[in-house]
Amino acid sequence: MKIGVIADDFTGATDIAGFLVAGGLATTQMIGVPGADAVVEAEAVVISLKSRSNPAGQAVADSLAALDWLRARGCAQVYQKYCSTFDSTAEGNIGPVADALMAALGTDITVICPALPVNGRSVYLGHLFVGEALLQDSGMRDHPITPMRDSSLIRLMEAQAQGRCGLVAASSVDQGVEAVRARIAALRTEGVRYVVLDAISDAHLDVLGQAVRDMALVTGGSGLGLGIARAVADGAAAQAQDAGAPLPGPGVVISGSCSQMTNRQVAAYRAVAPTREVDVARCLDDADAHGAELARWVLDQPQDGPAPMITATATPDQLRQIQSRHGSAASEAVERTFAAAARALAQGGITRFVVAGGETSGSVTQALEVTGFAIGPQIAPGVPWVRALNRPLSLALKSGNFGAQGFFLDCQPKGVRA
Ligand SMILES: Nc1ncnc2c1ncn2[C@@H]1O[C@H](COP(=O)(O)OP(=O)(O)OP(=O)(O)O)[C@@H](O)[C@H]1O
Ligand SMILES: O=C(O)[C@@H](O)C(=O)CO
Repeated sequence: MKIGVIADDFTGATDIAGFLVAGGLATTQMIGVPGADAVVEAEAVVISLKSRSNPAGQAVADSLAALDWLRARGCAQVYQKYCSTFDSTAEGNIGPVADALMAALGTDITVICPALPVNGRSVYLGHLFVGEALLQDSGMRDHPITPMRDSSLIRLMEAQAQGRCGLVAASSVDQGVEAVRARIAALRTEGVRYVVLDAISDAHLDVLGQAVRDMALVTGGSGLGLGIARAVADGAAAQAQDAGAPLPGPGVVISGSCSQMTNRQVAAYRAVAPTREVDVARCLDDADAHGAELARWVLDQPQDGPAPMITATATPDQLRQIQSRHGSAASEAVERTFAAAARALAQGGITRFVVAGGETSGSVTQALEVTGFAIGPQIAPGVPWVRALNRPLSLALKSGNFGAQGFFLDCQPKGVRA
């Protein structure tokens, strides 16, 4: 195995898996840490954890279990995948997980690279930008769990990890692979443990991928994964994409993300597809029963047009009201409702699940008892079709902020889109 990825959420895992395939590596995504006897034939394996919001101790334990599984299969390089918006404050677990992986791998240096330029995430002079705004001035400033109030990756790492953090600036990346390697080596002799890599373009990712291809541990978003895949691939990807191509059959759209982009996507799709709102009070009252009702409604809709949508997506104002009334219990109840609906929908013959939101995707995937995924073609950057390894189901797991306004329609079979 060339690369073993430890991803801290499910949509993040499909995101990097899609880019590894796009970069030329035959890739399989596993849900949770597979059993000791699991046999997985792939050049890259992505292990999907649900550890992003967990306390550091739990995230470290889960990540080390994933590392053991990967190392037992001769994994050449370990990749710690986190969000392209870093999603980790001083109390976060990215630093502690990186430290634990470094100790276990016996390495004293790693790199930090959340950049994903195709989706507007770039790193310049060690600061993370979302579109044209610094991270600290973007919507991430008000994230409910990880409010990102600092854009300096160097400060963020030094606040939560065990050592000093340095920088390979864009000017060095522009000079090419050897300049980047020389800069990393120089920082290492100064005792720096974490090296932030500037990247504002795909060309930068290619240079960086070449430069870090031999490091024992790298950390980042999915962009660096593309760079490394291009550097180490020998051309088996077409096969991998076929294995994950979407199945035919009836579909559903399940939206549990409340991001700005998902709000726009839901509004656009509502205009063309049968849509049913999730009733949060019913979720809190009896999630299983409400899930079953929603599934019945979906199965009763005509299947010759755009797939029906069930949605809990709310605007920030609506969400604030719901949360002040019910607290975090509401979000958990919505997730349980979607899980119950997904189980009933699969039983009722739905084969294509389009799901918006990382936590929501985690609940749905776990409810469907999927063990892992073959990776298919990308619908939008960072969102590939994936096909369950153990049952005939296709899924598209969309990170909250990914995809264009017409994303849900883009997921429909060709005849329906036209
Ligand atoms: N109307 C609602 N009321 C309360 N909670 C909701 C509502 N709609 C969605 N939720 C909850 O909000 C959370 C959304 O998180 P999720 O990770 O699915 O989306 P996201 O944060 O936009 O995605 P990503 O992590 O990929 O950026 C889920 O726990 C979901 O159950
Ligand atoms: O890196 C990203 O932005 C995504 O893969 C993700 O992790 C969102 O949950």
